[in-house]
Amino acid sequence: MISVRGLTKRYGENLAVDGLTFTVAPGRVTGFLGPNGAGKSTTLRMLLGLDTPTSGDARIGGTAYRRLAAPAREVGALLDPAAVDPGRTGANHLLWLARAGGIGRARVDDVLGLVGLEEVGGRRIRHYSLGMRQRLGIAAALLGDPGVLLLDEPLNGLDPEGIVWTRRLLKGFAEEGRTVLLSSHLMNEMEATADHVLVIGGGRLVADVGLAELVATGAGTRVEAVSPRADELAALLRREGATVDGGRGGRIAVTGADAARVGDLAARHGIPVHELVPVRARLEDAFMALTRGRGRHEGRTGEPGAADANTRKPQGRGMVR
Ligand SMILES: Nc1ncnc2c1ncn2[C@@H]1O[C@H](COP(=O)(O)OP(=O)(O)OP(=O)(O)O)[C@@H](O)[C@H]1O
Repeated sequence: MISVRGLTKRYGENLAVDGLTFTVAPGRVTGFLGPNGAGKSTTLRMLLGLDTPTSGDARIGGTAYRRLAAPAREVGALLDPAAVDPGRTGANHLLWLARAGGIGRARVDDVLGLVGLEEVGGRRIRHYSLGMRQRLGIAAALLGDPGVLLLDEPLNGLDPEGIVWTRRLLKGFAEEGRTVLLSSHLMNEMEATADHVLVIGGGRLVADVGLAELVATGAGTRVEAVSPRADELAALLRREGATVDGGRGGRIAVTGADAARVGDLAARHGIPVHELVPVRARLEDAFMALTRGRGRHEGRTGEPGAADANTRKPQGRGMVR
C-alpha cells in the first residue's frame, strides 16, 4: 500500500506537486497519468526518498522510504533505465545492486531469466538496445522480490512483444497481491494494463478512479458526422451549446450532443447527413478531456484548468477534478 498525504513540492516559484493525497491499493495495477510536467516523476522521487517534500508526506506500507528497514526488499523502482554504467555487464550491474541491498547472488540469475535477458547477462550494457536496458531496469526493480513496484515509463523503447510481456508481468504481480504503480504516456497500453488510474494535472489530483468507470463517465465521448453542409450543421450545433471540431471533407466531431440530437437537428433544418457515428470514449479521450488546460507547457499561472481546480466539486465517485 502506498499513501500520499498533502504532498507538496516547490522548486523556487514552481509548485511542481500541489497538495496531492491518494492511496495506491495492493492487488491491482494503478496507472499514474498526467500531461508533461504534471509532477509524476517528482511524486515518484519523493516516494522513493530521492527528493524531500516541501510539505506533506509519502509512505510505503505506512513508513517513509528513508525509514524502511530493508528498502530493496520492500520497494522495487524503475526511474531512469539510462542511469547505469554502460561499461558493466548486465549481470554485474544487478550483482552490484544485489550486494548493496543485501540480496543473494542467486537472485541475479532469477531476475535475468524473469525478464528474458539470461542469454545476454554477460554482455556490456553499452551493447544493449533500448528495450534490453528497459528490461534490465525492470530486472533491477524485481531483485528484492518486493511487495511494491514503482515504474516510471517502463514501456518506453519496448517493441510490441516487450510491451505484451511487461503487461503480463505487471498484471501477474498485482494478482499476487502486490502494489503496482506505473506511469506511461502510452494510453492504449495503459488502458490494456491498468485497473485503476490516478490522473494529475498541474501538480494536483484530477481523478482517482477505476479505468472502466473513467471511460464510462463519457468524458471525451463524441459523435462524428459527415454532411455536404457540415459548416451549417456545425453552426447550428454550436448555437445549441455543443462543441464542434473539424469540418474538412464535410466531417465534424461533436461533443456535448448525442447522435440523436445531431440527427434531429439536421432533419429539422433539412440538412442531409451521410454518416452519423457515436464514438465511445477511450482512455485517451477521457484523459484529454480531464487534463485540458492543465499541462505545464500551457502555463501554470492563470491557466483555465488551474484557476478552477480548487473550486470544482467532485463529479461522481472517484472524480476529483
Ligand atoms: N529538480 C528540479 N528542479 C526544478 N524544477 C523541477 C525539478 N524537477 C522537476 N521540476 C519541475 O517540476 C514540474 C514537474 O515535473 P515532473 O518531471 O515531475 O513532471 P512529469 O509529470 O514527470 O512530466 P514528464 O511526463 O514530462 O516526465 C515541471 O515544471 C518541472 O520542470
